Amino acid sequence: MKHVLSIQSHVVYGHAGNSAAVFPMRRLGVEVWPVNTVQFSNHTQYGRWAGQPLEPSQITALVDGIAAIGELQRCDAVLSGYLGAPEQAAYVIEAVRKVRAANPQAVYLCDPVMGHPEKGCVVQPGIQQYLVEHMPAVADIMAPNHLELEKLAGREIDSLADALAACRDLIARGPKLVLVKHLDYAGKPADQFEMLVVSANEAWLGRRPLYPFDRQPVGVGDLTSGVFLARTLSGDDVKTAFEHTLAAVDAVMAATHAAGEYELQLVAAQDEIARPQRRFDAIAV
Ligand SMILES: Nc1ncnc2c1ncn2[C@@H]1O[C@H](COP(=O)(O)OP(=O)(O)O)[C@@H](O)[C@H]1O
Ligand SMILES: Cc1ncc(COP(=O)(O)O)c(C=O)c1O
Ligand SMILES: [Mg+2]
Repeated sequence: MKHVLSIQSHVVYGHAGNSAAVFPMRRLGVEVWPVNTVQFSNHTQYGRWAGQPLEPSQITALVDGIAAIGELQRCDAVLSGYLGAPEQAAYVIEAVRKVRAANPQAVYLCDPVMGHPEKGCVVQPGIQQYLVEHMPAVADIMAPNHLELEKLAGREIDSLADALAACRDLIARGPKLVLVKHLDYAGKPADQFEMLVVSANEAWLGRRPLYPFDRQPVGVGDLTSGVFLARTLSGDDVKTAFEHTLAAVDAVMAATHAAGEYELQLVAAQDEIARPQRRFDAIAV
């Protein structure tokens, strides 16, 4: 059994952050230790929410608590996502350091959630800059979306070639693997959703159907990075983990669209998260 320390948001209603990633990872057979960076009533794209961030030093206090009961060396990976305050970021790095000291094999997947003002994804000021400056040196895997990759690269990405170059530049700064959870550029097939995964010596493009939602569901990125990490920990190679992620997330999107719901239908689609029926072949690029 693999164990993941997952440091992300929690929403009481609906699915984003840990509330989008924990159940799918467990459904994929991975034990998850959730640390909730915020507890909000709902995700921020509703435009209003109640709740508050976790006091930043609590992140390492909770990790120390696991170490104190002698269990931290069982941690195989740290996953971080939505942070509630810029001060939390340094404590995430401290948590990663403590986990690596307890288990030198542990991997750190950083989903650099930066917010998207146009979409209403609200992330506190200062978090983006911290992620750009500090996380590439610490993370083993980074999972940006298109916009986050642009911020990490410090330039616009207008083509697949641009995206590949940006991933390779990022790899030169630290991570061994970059999963672009959402790739968007002029010339991309209009009816397809694209993802990309890049290491120093391989790169795979993935395509799955784009569904015509009235309101775009939130939490897709969090689901994507969680599924990819869970499959990687279970022993998949990069291509296999990527193909499973494409198919599992597609199944959730298809179920959500078919139900006419705004919130991701993770419970309804749970069997397909574990064993998707459709297959999507990654394309070598
Ligand atoms: N198959 C799909 N069909 C339609 N929209 C999708 C599909 N998959 C994801 N999306 C939408 O694409 C967007 C991806 O969000 P973005 O912020 O770019 O990346 P991420 O969620 O990876 O952080 C979300 O609005 C999500 O609802
Ligand atoms: C509380 C919270 N967590 C996480 C996210 C990130 O969601 P996504 O996976 O769509 O990037 C959001 C986006 O609005 C959010 O409001
Ligand atoms: Mg995201």
